[in-house]
Amino acid sequence: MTDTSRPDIIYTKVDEAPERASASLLPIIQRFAAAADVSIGTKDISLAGRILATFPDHLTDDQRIPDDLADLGELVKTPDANVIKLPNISASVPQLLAAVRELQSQGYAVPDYPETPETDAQKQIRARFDTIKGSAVNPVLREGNSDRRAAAAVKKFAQNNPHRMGEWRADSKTRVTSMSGDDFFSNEKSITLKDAATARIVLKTASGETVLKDAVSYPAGTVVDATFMSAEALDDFLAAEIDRTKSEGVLFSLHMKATMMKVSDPIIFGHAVKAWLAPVFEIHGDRMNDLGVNPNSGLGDLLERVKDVPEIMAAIEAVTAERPPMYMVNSDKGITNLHVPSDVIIDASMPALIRAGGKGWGPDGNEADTVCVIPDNSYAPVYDEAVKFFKANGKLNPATAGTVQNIGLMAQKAEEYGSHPTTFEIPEDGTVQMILGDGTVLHEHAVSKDDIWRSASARKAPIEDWVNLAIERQKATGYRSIFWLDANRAHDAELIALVKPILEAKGVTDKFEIMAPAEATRASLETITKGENTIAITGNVLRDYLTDLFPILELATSAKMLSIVKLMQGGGLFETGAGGSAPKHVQQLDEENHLRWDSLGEFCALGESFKFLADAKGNVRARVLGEAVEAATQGILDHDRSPSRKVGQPDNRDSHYWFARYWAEALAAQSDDAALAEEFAPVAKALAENETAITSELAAAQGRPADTGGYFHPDPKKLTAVMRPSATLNGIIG
Ligand SMILES: NC(=O)C1=CN([C@@H]2O[C@H](COP(=O)(O)OP(=O)(O)OC[C@H]3O[C@@H](n4cnc5c(N)ncnc54)[C@H](OP(=O)(O)O)[C@@H]3O)[C@@H](O)[C@H]2O)C=CC1
Ligand SMILES: O=C(O)CCC(=O)C(=O)O
Ligand SMILES: [Mg+2]
Repeated sequence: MTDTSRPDIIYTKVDEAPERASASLLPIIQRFAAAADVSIGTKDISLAGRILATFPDHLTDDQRIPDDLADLGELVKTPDANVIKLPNISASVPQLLAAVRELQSQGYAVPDYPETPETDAQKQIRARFDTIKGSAVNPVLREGNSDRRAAAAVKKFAQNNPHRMGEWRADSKTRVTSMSGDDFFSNEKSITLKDAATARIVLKTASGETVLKDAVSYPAGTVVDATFMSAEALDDFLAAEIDRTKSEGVLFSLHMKATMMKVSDPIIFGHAVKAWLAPVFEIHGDRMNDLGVNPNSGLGDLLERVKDVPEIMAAIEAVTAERPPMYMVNSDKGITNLHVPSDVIIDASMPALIRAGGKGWGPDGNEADTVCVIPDNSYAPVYDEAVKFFKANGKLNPATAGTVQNIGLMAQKAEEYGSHPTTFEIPEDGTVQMILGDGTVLHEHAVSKDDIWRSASARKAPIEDWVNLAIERQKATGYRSIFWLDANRAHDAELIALVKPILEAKGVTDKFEIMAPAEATRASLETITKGENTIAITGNVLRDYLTDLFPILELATSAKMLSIVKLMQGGGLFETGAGGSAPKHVQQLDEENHLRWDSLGEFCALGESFKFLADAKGNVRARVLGEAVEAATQGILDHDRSPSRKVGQPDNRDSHYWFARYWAEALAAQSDDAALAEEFAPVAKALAENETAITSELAAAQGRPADTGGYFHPDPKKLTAVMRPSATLNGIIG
């Protein structure tokens, strides 16, 4: 250990399925690492933890917890960072409300979330909650660009054990649809600042000038964009698509990223809720407003608020009967696409639909072709092109398909994913201007009431780092390497102007192609269909979208991805997989004590984290641990020890037993560190000898409800009891 006060590696405490899995896996990791004098600490970035850390003034002394996210945010800006980051909840308002309710029920007097803050005190509480809402964690930790790919062993396993994919038919009625203009894509303006600057954003209207945001500062070389989506054009588009879907006799679906795009996308989602129930809002709008209905929170919240008003309920029923069938989140429970803004998240939802052969689940519990509404044109062409490709060529064959790796521009809140503080729902017709300190008007748009205006930016140092990372990966692999940039889009044109000179200076221009997203999607699908590989070098949004899309097609899930963030200040952030926290898995655990979460992403990240510790800090024993982790991960794949989906079959806990066993066997077998070999030989032996006892104890736990004492804030003792039910295994691990 180099720094006695800080653990060598930080393992994050998160939410939902990965947090349940950690209750079983982390004790194993800590025990094994301790034998090599490597310390593994934890930091709480869970939704519940962040709420508690944000409201210490409402808690008793013993309930208070430190602001771990703030600490980690500082740590990732130092060369000492070595963080294993599991997926956490990016909370929509309904999730935030539910977490607050649960904490209150557990005796934590955290305040209610003020939905319509009026007093100063309420506004202050709301502002504190707003720092917790949406993707409030990842952007703080991601001080580097993203390198996501399937490890060679994982890809090989997927080719040898191809997962099932739905058939794509040429006559499928599934299609992707976007606005015909007046969206973020078409209204975008972009400029690269020569010098460092500050800007203010103002709205000028007939009644005067309002400062929307003051003193935004940019270092020299920042690419600054501004754009807006017309509310009127959006409403016309949504109304037309609802009608068109009805006439086509398919499911209606909307795919947004309301979590990460926490300001703009809930508003767009709210427009869809209003469009769906337009006649109800026309007649009962005022009454619904009085009842606290906020369409941005979804149909679920709306129904809860109007359920005791028979005339509104009747009007909703009448309108629903006229609507096309909706794509469902859970048809058994009547949960629709529009119930909660965070239930259908585009990066996961579109790939799942494409993998299923263009099918979504309808209200009748059957699969059907689906219209996929993605209002903005910036990235929708990726899915549109993929749908067209599979209609023409049939489904992808995972047994022979090559792979698409990703190098994503992500550092320092790059592009749209950092745009929340500079996104506004326009209160009044007028002109939005971005004005620099010296008075220059950088960008200007004429806007109407309710339009969604936003500015995004990307800094020079992250852009250069991203291009260099791409050059490094291209050199290491020799794969076809494509920058997914559209010369006809304002922001991308600025990026292209920055990318090209770097490639030229390094003499590698001929190694890279530059294509717009639709064209790049086609080229990538053609490449992997031939069994060849490619690197997609993309901006931040496509980093997110593609690292679910291609893994889900190639490997069935993005949970198995290697997800490395080489921090710009020299540290390492190792994300586990590329997916989320799988709320459905928790439901299954609660109901039948079976956890189907696959920790392969954690295994891959752990191996990388140890290797980083070895390389960066010269910790020789960490290398031994890391190499043994890789052998254990290989063992999991070779012997097919990943969790199954069904109760009564081996689950997440069984896979951890096997991981521990293979890890111990690899440590016992290596000859680089005799002491470690000696220490782990008996552990490996005990784990092997007790296989029947351990797997029987694990199997016996399944098949009845499990009580972890909370959804967002489980009771640690109960969680441990559920996730570590094998006394024999616990005895060996210690
Ligand atoms: N890095 C991060 O911190 C991220 C966080 N999120 C957050 O996660 C939550 C859920 O997001 P959502 O978009 O629904 O996506 P998820 O990736 O959580 O879920 C989609 C589906 O993918 C499958 N899946 C995902 N991970 C695993 C795994 N490790 N093992 C097995 N199967 C897996 C599951 O399929 P099946 O049900 O068929 O088993 C799951 O239902 C949200 O709160 C979101 O904000 C989302 C993305 C990234
Ligand atoms: O931070 C989030 O909300 C989601 C992040 C995500 O989906 C990703 O990075 O792949
Ligand atoms: Mg994602």
